[in-house]
Amino acid sequence: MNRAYLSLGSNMGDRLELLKKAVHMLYEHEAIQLEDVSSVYETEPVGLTDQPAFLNIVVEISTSLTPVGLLQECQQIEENLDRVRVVRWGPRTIDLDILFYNHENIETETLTVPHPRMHERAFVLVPLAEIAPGIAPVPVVGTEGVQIWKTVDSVEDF
Ligand SMILES: Nc1nc2nc(S)n(CCO)c2c(=O)[nH]1
Repeated sequence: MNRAYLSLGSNMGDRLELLKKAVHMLYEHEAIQLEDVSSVYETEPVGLTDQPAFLNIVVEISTSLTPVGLLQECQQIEENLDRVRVVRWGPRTIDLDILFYNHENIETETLTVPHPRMHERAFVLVPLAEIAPGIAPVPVVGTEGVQIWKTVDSVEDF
């Protein structure tokens, strides 16, 4: 089995419900086991700042999918939840990014793992540190824009 960490975000529509639906789609997939889910964080938008606040989580999964197969499943979930790309870096119903896949370094035309911008993103590093302490450095500063919105004590609790 392969171990992977995904970052999920939403800043359009019923953000929490969309995150729950995306997590449920991961849970339902025959080749994916949900191992852990972080708390839900409300986070200031990074990149294009003139847009609504996001809700972000990080999930830990085990999977028999290949990295590209996992990417395709993430893209399918985005499509199922009506992800539309109106403005690059702009508002979206749901966004799933692969952060880590085992300890592998992957570079293809469509996929770079570990995620190349993860280390600049407190909205990823803070929830990631909650479920996988030490896997990546947590910023000492710049986390003021990442606030607990809903604590999650277990996968079933989500
Ligand atoms: N806080 C926050 N800012 C973001 N900017 C982009 S693009 N995204 C989408 C993820 O790449 C986010 C996000 O999920 N959260």
